[in-house]
Amino acid sequence: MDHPLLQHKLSILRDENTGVKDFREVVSEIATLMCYEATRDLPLEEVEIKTPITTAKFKTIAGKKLAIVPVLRAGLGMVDGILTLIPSAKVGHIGLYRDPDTLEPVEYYCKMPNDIAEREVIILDPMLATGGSASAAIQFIKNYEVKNIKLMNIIAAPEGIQRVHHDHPDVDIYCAALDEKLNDHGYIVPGLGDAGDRIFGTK
Ligand SMILES: O=P(O)(O)OC[C@H]1O[C@H](OP(=O)(O)OP(=O)(O)O)[C@H](O)[C@@H]1O
Ligand SMILES: O=c1cc[nH]c(=O)[nH]1
Ligand SMILES: [Mg+2]
Repeated sequence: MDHPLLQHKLSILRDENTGVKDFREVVSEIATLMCYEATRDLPLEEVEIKTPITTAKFKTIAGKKLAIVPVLRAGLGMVDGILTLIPSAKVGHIGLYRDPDTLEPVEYYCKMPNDIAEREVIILDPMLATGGSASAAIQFIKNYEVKNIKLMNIIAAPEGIQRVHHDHPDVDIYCAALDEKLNDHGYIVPGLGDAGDRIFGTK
């Protein structure tokens, strides 16, 4: 996504001098802007509405049910921004951390809404690096028989995009920036560092 507002806010996140308060706020704002784009294909239906002047047909969102699923921890930073636009969305959680040595995702929590199978799901995680966490998160959700899954990342590395496209070609990826590469520790270059640590101030 190349909207100027998104690019501007992304630059604030990348700056190592941006503190935890601003970082958190801007992650949330970016999620709201990305949500606008990622929901562009929501189906509409016509309803009859009486304005003060006359009655006419207008469009409303068809009874499509949505759920968002943040990948803990960093994905939590995007939840409020999405709920600003879709306050009735249900929220599932997947806890994953990336083992610093193997870079493999380790699951530690999973809780989904009961009717998740009937919902379209948007997975939230600011960072798509090797793609191991996203691929695992998508598979967990597919195990609940969810048919329509989207992945929303603020920054993606080419390696992560390739991995998700390979493992889950049916899942569309929405990202605000496609960065250059991963470094030897699996961090996105130029990236923004560790998103979870910057959102929660743990480093
Ligand atoms: O694409 P990958 O190589 O799997 O890396 C991306 C994952 O790494 C980060 O989480 P992290 O493990 O730092 O956990 P945290 O959110 O608790 O900090 C990030 O939020 C993604 O979930
Ligand atoms: O650059 C990266 C890679 C994985 N996780 C992050 O938070 N940042
Ligand atoms: Mg982290």
